[in-house]
This record gives sequence, structure tokens and C-alpha cells, in this order.
Amino acid sequence: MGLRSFVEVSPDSHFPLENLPYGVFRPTSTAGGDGSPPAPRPGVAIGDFVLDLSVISAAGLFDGPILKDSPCFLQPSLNMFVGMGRPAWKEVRLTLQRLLSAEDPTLRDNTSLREKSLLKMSEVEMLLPTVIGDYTDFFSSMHHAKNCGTIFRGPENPIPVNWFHLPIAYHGRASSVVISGTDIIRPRGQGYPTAKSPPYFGPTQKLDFELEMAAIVGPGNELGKSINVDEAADHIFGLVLMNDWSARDIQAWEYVPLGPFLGKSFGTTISPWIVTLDALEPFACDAPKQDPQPLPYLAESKHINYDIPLEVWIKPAGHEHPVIITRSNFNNLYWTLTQQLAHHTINGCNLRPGDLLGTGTISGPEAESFGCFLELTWNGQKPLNLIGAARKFLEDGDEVFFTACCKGKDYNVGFGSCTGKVLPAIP
Ligand SMILES: O=C(O)/C=C/C(=O)CC(=O)CC(=O)O
Ligand SMILES: [Ca+2]
Ligand SMILES: [Mg+2]
Repeated sequence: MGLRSFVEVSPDSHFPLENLPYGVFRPTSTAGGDGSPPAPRPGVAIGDFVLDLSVISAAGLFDGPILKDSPCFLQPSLNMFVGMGRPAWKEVRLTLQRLLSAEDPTLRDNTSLREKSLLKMSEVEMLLPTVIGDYTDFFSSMHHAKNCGTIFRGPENPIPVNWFHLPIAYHGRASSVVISGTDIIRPRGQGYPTAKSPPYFGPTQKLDFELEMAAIVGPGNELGKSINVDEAADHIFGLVLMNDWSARDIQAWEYVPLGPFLGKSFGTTISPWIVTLDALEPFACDAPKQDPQPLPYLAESKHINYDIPLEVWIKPAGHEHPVIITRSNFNNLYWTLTQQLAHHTINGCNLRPGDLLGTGTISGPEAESFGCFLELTWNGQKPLNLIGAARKFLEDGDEVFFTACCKGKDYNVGFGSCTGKVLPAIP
């Protein structure tokens, strides 16, 4: 039997008391005094409701030693709270699990506070949870690295030799990270030239999704200092789903020798609810054994992943229901979140609260678990059948849905969804 809340939580909900993911929202039902939209504020998800943490904070209910008098929930983003570190996160989790439990009368029996603080999810708009100063994207699934290498560089040596020694990454573009539900405009750009013609210019003909998750950085490090791999988990607040939309024709032509640029910087979608590592703890599992042994700064005493089943669904224009196109799992990552974070800071580069670290596309070993169209259709050579139509890449009007849900014995720890619809290119 899972934990019980006085708020009704259906058995298939992603958001029971065991989860309590954090987001930033604004109520859609009420406007401010001058008619302007209400200010963004932090909240946690419980069943089909959002608990407004600014109201709980103003009511003085965060009375633990760290949170007492802290303005961290009177902010328009979660940056201040995630920067406070694990002792603060633990204190808030305990306070909220008590306040929302079926047994505690404080909120349960206070009608006016309950009405002020608990809002229906259907009556709020979700916003980006943190101000993202920097966004980095790793490349940590071996299956994805092997498939991309074979497709882009040939089957002889698909995985570059450095890949087994360090978690490869590129610096992404933070300005175009958007919240789930935001439309994505098909980008224009230069594509690969064919033997006799110059580079193609126009709307990408190979628009793709990439099934990823991303870590939200906690306290981070000062410039010039690095984070020890065995302490790295204390710098990861939690995880979201992430779609690293990619234009494969633009990417293939531009990426030599500096890596992805305009083929990926036109939009990256994240899900609104940050599921904490504390909530994911029951789903920890061994990460793949690494051969060769990583260098000492990457050798960790606790080498773990999480068992997070992932799904991608697509709803083409004119269709009522989405269809599933791939199933993978977070536990396919070869380099762990903590190794990624330690590697990122080993040269003294500073990470700041709220930064976003993408895992890289999470492909599994089987064709049904590949994490993007590039792999699923082998760069368009083997089209997929999508509701009777042959598909190589994304088309205008397609809606892409990612979802993830960890199954506990009597409860779920879910991520909700990460969605986006493809709009036609600007003429
Ligand atoms: O192998 C390549 O040249 C390119 C690979 C990617 O597009 C991957 C990327 O963005 C990182 C990832 O998602 O794993
Ligand atoms: Ca990516
Ligand atoms: Mg992107």
C-alpha cells in the first residue's frame, strides 16, 4: 500500500505522495489586480492538482530549520531553491509529505488555505521551471553512438575511440529551450550538397526528435573548482524529459569539425515537472559495467542508473489518437549522470543552479527501442509505417509526445509528458 494523501490520487496517476515533482506555474483562472496575468510561482504536483508553494510558504508552514524565513518559494523560478542543496530539498520533501498526508489536519482541515493553495492542473499554465543559464547535451547511449556513427561515418569504426574514455558532449543553446506544449517551427538551413549540385537551402527535409532526459543542476561549483564524482549526486536536483529536436540534413553538413550548431539550436523541449533524485531512489539500478575502466576522476563508488521506462508517441495531423513508435529505458545510458557532471567540471568550468544537462538520445539495443527517426528509419532508407503512411522523418502537423513512468509496487513515479507540434517553415 502506497502513502495516502487527503487529495484524491488515482492509482494510475504519475504524481502520488511518493513523487512530489517541482514545477513553475501560473493560474489561468485569475488575473492580477490590474488585469495582468498572475505571477509565476513554484508548485508541486499531487494527483490532478498543483500545490502552490508560495501560498504554503506565506502561511508559514515551512517551519524547518533551513526553510524557515527563506524566500525561496516567493520567486518566479526554482533557481534559488535548487541552489540550496540536498538538506533543504530533504526538509521540504518531509514537510510536504506530512502536510499532504491523509493523517495531518493542518491543510486537510483548513478550507480557506486549501482552496487558496490547491489548484486543478487544468486551471494552470506550466512554465519553464528554472532560468536555464547554460544547456549542455551529452552523447551517452552506446547504441545511439554506434547507430549514428554507422549512418554518418560508416560501419568501419562507428564509435570514436574517445567515446569509451569520456562522456562526449556539445554546448547547446539555452535561449531556445521551451516548455512542453510549445509549437516548433520547421527550421530552414543548408543541407548536404549532392555530387553535382551546391548545398540545398530551404526547410529541413529531415526533421527529427531525440528521446532524452535532462538533469537540472543544484548548487553547482565555483569557476576553477571541480565536483568530485562521488559528490556529484548532491548537485543534481532532479530529471525532466527532453526532446532535442534535430534537423539531420543541416546537422550532417555543418557538424564537421566543431559539432552540432543550427541543426539543433532551433528548439529543445522539456517537460514541466522536475522529478527529484530522492523520488527516483527506489528505482536505482546498476549502470552498465565499463570497459576500459574510466580514469580515476570518473571512477565512482556508486555506479547507478535508474529504471525509467520511456515512450514516444506521434499524432499525425488529422488523426485523433497518437500511436507509439518507440520504447526505451533510461538504464540504457553507459555514462551516468554523476560521471557526466564530474567530467563537465573537471577543467574548472562552473555549473550554476538551474543549468540543464541533457543525457543524449537514449536508444536501447533493439530496433524497437531506438530513440530517433534517424535510427528507426536508418536515415530514411527504411521508412516506418505510421497509420498506413510510410514515414522517414517528421511532417508538418505531427505532434510528438514523450512520456515516462517508473512503476513501484503500489504507486508510480511519473514524469507526465513532454510534447510539441511541428509547424510549417516560415516561407
Ligand atoms: O554521431 C553524431 O554525429 C551525432 C549524434 C547526435 O545527433 C547526437 C546528439 O545530439 C547527442 C545525443 O543526443 O546523443
Ligand atoms: Ca541530443
Ligand atoms: Mg535541440
